[in-house]
Parts: sequence; structure tokens; C-alpha cells
Amino acid sequence: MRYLTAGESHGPQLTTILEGLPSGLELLAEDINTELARRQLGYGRGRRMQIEKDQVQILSGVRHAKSTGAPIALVVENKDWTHWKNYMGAEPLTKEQEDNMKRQISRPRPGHADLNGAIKYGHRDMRNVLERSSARETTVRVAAGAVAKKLLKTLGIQVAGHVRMIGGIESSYEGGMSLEEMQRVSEESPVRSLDEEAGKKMMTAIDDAKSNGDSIGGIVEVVVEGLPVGLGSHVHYDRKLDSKIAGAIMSINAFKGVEFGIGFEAAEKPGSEVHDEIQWSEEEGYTRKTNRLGGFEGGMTTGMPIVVKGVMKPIPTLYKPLQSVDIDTKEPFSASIERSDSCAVPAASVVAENVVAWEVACSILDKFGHDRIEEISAALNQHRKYSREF
Ligand SMILES: Cc1cc2nc3c(=O)[nH]c(=O)nc-3n(C[C@H](O)[C@H](O)[C@H](O)COP(=O)(O)O)c2cc1C
Ligand SMILES: C=C(O[C@@H]1CC(C(=O)O)=C[C@@H](OP(=O)(O)O)[C@H]1O)C(=O)O
Repeated sequence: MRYLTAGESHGPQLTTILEGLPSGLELLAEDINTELARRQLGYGRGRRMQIEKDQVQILSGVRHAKSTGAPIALVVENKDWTHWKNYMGAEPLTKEQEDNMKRQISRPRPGHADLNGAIKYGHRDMRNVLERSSARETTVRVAAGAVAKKLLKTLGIQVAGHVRMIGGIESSYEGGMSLEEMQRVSEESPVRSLDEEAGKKMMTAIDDAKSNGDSIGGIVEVVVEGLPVGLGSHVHYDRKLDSKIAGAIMSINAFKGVEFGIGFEAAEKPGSEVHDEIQWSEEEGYTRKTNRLGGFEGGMTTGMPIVVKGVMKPIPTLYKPLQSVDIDTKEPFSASIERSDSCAVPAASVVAENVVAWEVACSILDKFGHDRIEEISAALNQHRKYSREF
């Protein structure tokens, strides 16, 4: 499967085309809208989220609630477009608009794509860069991921996520929850923390950052369960599934690092405290006594849950302005802003779930077939039995 996205943050809509989804998958707009709504929640978001109410239109590839195997076109409208029509349309500028281009941007914001993108593509108006680099685009990445999640659910594979840290405050979650429970508990918390006390402190930290004109980042965690052994491959660098998942997480706006299982802690520990011992039983086949490596050995799934974390930097647009340089006058200035999120870690955890789901779904199709959901399901069940008895 593959997908492309198109659309600007304040343009009319965001679009994605998914290609390679097998036929026969039950798919409703509601499956996608649920994920879109989850992405819009979370403590610390700015005023834009009060304007948008993301709803998908499924424009092709699904008939009578089932995928046909044809490309799927998904569209989400930007409600904010009505305020931006005069600045964001594809038609040429009128004389009046040209004289009145108040919103032309010549002042790059530190931490954003503005300056690099302007130099690279030759834009004196950096709006041409920021509109596309905005995390508004994650709306349709989540729409694509929601389709992947539905595919995985149909095959008995679940994906859930939560927030591990915001602004240095760590949720003390130690594991042992079912994924349904993880989903439910995290959804009850405005910051998607499984630890209620830590969640309250995270909210206070967001309030403090906001009132200081600052922003804070954090760590999100995604867990995938119900996996077969051997998704991905050890034979070539570009077929390793852990590397594809790491790339997907890193592609989310503002993400700066990824780790599987104990991750960077492995640097401090002896091998006996890092590797997971192998055991076998008739009911479960091969399992690991621990899951410190987060579900991967040799770029392939072990059958244990995938546990992956991603770190998000603090939002770069600050009410307490950072110094930059105007590209027209070359004069220094202090950035001024209209609105921004002060923390988007909870929302980003939903994006992370969905981009991980996409990579896992692709690897399932690569291994078990691309055409019909029934044949994929049968091949997967056969493989589960084979692996247990191997
Ligand atoms: C869900 C989400 C919401 C975001 N909201 C904002 C925001 O309101 N203001 C802002 O300056 N950056 C926001 N960002 C981060 C920027 O999009 C990102 O830092 C920027 O595009 C530069 O990319 P980089 O940080 O990956 O280098 C958000 C990111 C995500 C994932
Ligand atoms: C619109 C979304 O996030 C936006 C991501 C974003 C950025 O710079 O990345 C900046 C803000 O947009 P605006 O400047 O219009 O307020 C966020 O609201 C969204 O998540 O749907």
C-alpha cells in the first residue's frame, strides 16, 4: 500500500489517495472520523481546534461500506478556509489583493521550515512554505492510518497509544494493561496519561508554560499487539520493519527521536539485562520471557508487542518571542504570533498510533497478499499455526 497527501493548512481541504488496500474490508466514514476526532483533542491546543471539526468524505474505492480494491480518495475540509480565501486561492492575485498583501511573511520563525524552505524553493513569501509544513497535514495521515487500523483490527491486531511524558513529568505506567484498557484510560485523561496524578501535573506544566509564553514537548508511546512472527525482514536494510516505523514516527512534525523497548537505556546495561530469553509452549508457541527489545529482533517482529516511543520537541511558535532576521530588510526582529498550540503531545500520540498502524498494515500485506481480505486472513491464520508448531 502507499499513499500521498496534498493540501495546505489554510487551503480549502486536505486530500489523500490510498492505493493497494485489498477488497472486502468493511469501512465506514465513522471508522475514520473517530480517529480524526481523537487527534483534535488534548490539553494545550490553540484556538484553531475550536474552528475545525474534522470529518472525512470517502470519494472513491468504497462501495456499500466495503473496499473494492480500487484507490481510495479521502478528503477533509478546512473550516478555516473561509477566513483565508483571499490569501490562499489558486487563481492570480487581483490588483487590490496585491496592494494589500498584509499576510505576506518575510520573517522566518525559529524551529519551523520557513527559512530553509524559502531558500530551497525561492519563496520571498514564506507562507508558501509554512502552509504545507504545518502539522495540519497530519489530519489526512491519520485518515490513512485509520484505514490501516481497521484492516489490522479485522485481522486481530490492535494498536493503542498514550503519553509517557510532558515537560519532564513522567507517567509511571509499568505495563500489564490490555490494549482496550489502555485506550479507554488514556482517552479519559485530557493529556492521554495512564497515570492520573502525573496527568494533573502535566496539565499544570502546560498551563505554566503557556502563561510564561513558552511551550513544552514530551514522549508518546505506541503499542501493537496480536502480531505474527516475521513481519519485516533481516535480508535488506530497506525491508526492516523497525526502521520503517522509526522513519514514520520521525516524519511527524516536531518529532526528534525514536526508541523501541528500553531503547537508549540499552547503552548503560549489560547484555544479560537487555536481551529477551526465548521460551516455547503448545498454546502460545515461541514467546520471550521479557520484551525489553520492544518486539523486534533482526528487523522482524518477534510476535511480542511492538513498543515504540517518540520524542516531540516543544512547539516552536512561542508567545515569548525568539530572535530572527527579516529576509527583506535583514534587520533582526522578535517574532510575533497570532495563535499557536502550547503543547500538542497528546494529539501527536494519536498521529503516532496511526502512522505506526500504516507501516504494520503494509508489512502484513507484503507478507500475506494484497488482493482480498479473506485470502489475507486465511494466510495469516495459517502462518500463526505454522509458527506455533515450528
Ligand atoms: C499535532 C501537532 C500540532 C502542532 N501544532 C503546532 C502549533 O500550533 N504551532 C507550532 O509552531 N508548531 C506546531 N507543531 C509543530 C510544527 O509543525 C513543527 O515543529 C514544524 O513543522 C517544524 O518541523 P520539525 O519540528 O519537524 O523540524 C505541531 C505539531 C504537531 C504534530
Ligand atoms: C491545524 C492544526 O494544527 C496546526 C499546526 C500548526 C503547525 O505549525 O504545525 C500550527 C497551528 O495552526 P494555525 O496557525 O492555523 O493555528 C495548529 O493549529 C491541526 O492539527 O489540525
